[in-house]
Amino acid sequence: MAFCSCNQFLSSTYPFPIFNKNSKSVPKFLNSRVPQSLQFQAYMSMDQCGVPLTKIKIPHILTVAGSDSGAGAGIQADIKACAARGVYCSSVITAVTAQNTVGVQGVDIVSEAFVSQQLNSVLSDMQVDVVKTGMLPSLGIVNVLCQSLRHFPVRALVVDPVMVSTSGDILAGPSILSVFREELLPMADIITPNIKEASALLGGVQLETIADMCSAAKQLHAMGPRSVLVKGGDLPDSLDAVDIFFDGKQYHELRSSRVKTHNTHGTGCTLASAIAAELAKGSPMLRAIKVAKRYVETALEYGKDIVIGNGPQGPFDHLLRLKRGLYSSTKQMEFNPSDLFLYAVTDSVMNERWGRTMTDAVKAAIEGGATIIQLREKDADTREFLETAKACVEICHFYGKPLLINDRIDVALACDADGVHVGQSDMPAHLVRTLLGPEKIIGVSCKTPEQAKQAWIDGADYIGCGGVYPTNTKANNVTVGLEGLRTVCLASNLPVVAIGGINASNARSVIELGMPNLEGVAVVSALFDRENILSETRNLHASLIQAVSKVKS
Ligand SMILES: Cc1ncc(COP(=O)(O)OP(=O)(O)O)c(N)n1
Ligand SMILES: Cc1ncsc1CCOP(=O)(O)O
Ligand SMILES: [Mg+2]
Repeated sequence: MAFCSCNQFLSSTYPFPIFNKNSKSVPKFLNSRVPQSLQFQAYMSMDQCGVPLTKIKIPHILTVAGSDSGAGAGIQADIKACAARGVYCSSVITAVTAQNTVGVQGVDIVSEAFVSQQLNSVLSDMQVDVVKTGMLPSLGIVNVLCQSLRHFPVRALVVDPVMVSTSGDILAGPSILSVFREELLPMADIITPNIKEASALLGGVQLETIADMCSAAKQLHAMGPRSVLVKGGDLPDSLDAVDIFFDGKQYHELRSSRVKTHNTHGTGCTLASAIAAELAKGSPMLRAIKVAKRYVETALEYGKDIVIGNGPQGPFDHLLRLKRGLYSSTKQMEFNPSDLFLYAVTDSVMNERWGRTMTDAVKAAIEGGATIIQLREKDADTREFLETAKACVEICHFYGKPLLINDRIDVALACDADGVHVGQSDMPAHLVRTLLGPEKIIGVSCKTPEQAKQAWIDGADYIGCGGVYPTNTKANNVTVGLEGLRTVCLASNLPVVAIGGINASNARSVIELGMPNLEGVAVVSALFDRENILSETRNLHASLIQAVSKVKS
């Protein structure tokens, strides 16, 4: 390979196997925290550096636009939108703006020669599917863009005819109108003007009604683009946001409710990029627009309450992160293996038997010394489970303890729990990791050394091993005994918590196994199928402390 030496790869934590193409031996994996399926693919095809040869083409958008230093619009919005929509985005910068939420304080136009060079760099090397244009501040820049597009044809061209910023500042003057009409628009698969831009392109006609927008769409279509989306966001007196899409044959009125927010800076760039993203994935135009509009609405909704800057129009939340974090007042809790020390796994049937609510039970367990809580609901309605989970997250975070959800990734995501616990017949841990992201805590039940190794490869944080003793809480559960627990601990690179039939009397024997990675015990009935959770938890905590000090001495 031109860009690396084999040694560089072998000495790094590169996850694929050392592979000698002349050797028939099974490769040794450098980093086994990689799903086996991926390791297998890599083994099947790689060069002598161990670099996989399997090629995966991801949809690629090139945005040709201006930089917004405030990052709400322009190139920055385009890249965020593409990232959110799962496509690659390269960028050719046409102008650098000094801009914030108040307005545009300065514009430095990039020379057409350098725009041309950037276009050449990207288009001559990378397989661009769709080009999306934004701020094209000079006639020369539009010309070099059209030349490049003729030289390097792409599957689709999305033209967002940016002329005026949301703050009312001019980003492309009237001098470019003629070249826009004559050169660029005829090459476009879609143009996405707002009312002001449509009006400017049509020589200043007034657009005040939906009928005006339809007429504008038709006239703009006559200038050569395959289709036109006239965005009616600025239409006065409209409760809904109404856009008109015209494909040369049919008009489509696309209506969505207005999100009540001032954080709308960059919506135009974002919509055009999202349309480009869907086109690059292979969607037909109308479908691409509908999906893109829905994405923008969701992003606006997620970002409607954020405060960035002091100006009248703030940016929004392209990556749809804000709402997800709303339920937790603190940042993601870091996993500490010592959290497994006294692991309380809830049971609502037991709680009902003793006439108490789940929140009271969780509170009592924590006050008695539980170091982590797992909500385990096998029969609850999803809605009910979610409401309980949200309330328990609040309680656990108030006490600084992590809360995990048993089995249900959807519930964990919806209540922003600290993580999940899954077993061998639940969703595979590597998929759980993909869904939950790198920060959440993932535990996996393991009865064998092989399962323990796989849990580590899959990116779990700890394993639960059991049943150590027979239990009535989980039907048909195989008992592995203390010996089975020892074997799993020896094989595990991850911290281990023992589970199954454990109580204040037998917990000592578990701890006295003296396995260095055995961090604690997980219990259900010994805490929750008792009259007084607080005192039972205190009791168990005291037994554990005693056992640990004995092991240490
Ligand atoms: C800490 C801990 N260890 C093991 C389990 C069991 O999980 P699983 O095997 O998925 O069985 P169910 O709990 O889903 O019945 C656990 N829940 N917690
Ligand atoms: C969920 C689970 N997984 C293995 S054993 C078990 C049940 C543990 O419950 P208890 O502590 O009441 O024996
Ligand atoms: Mg399970």
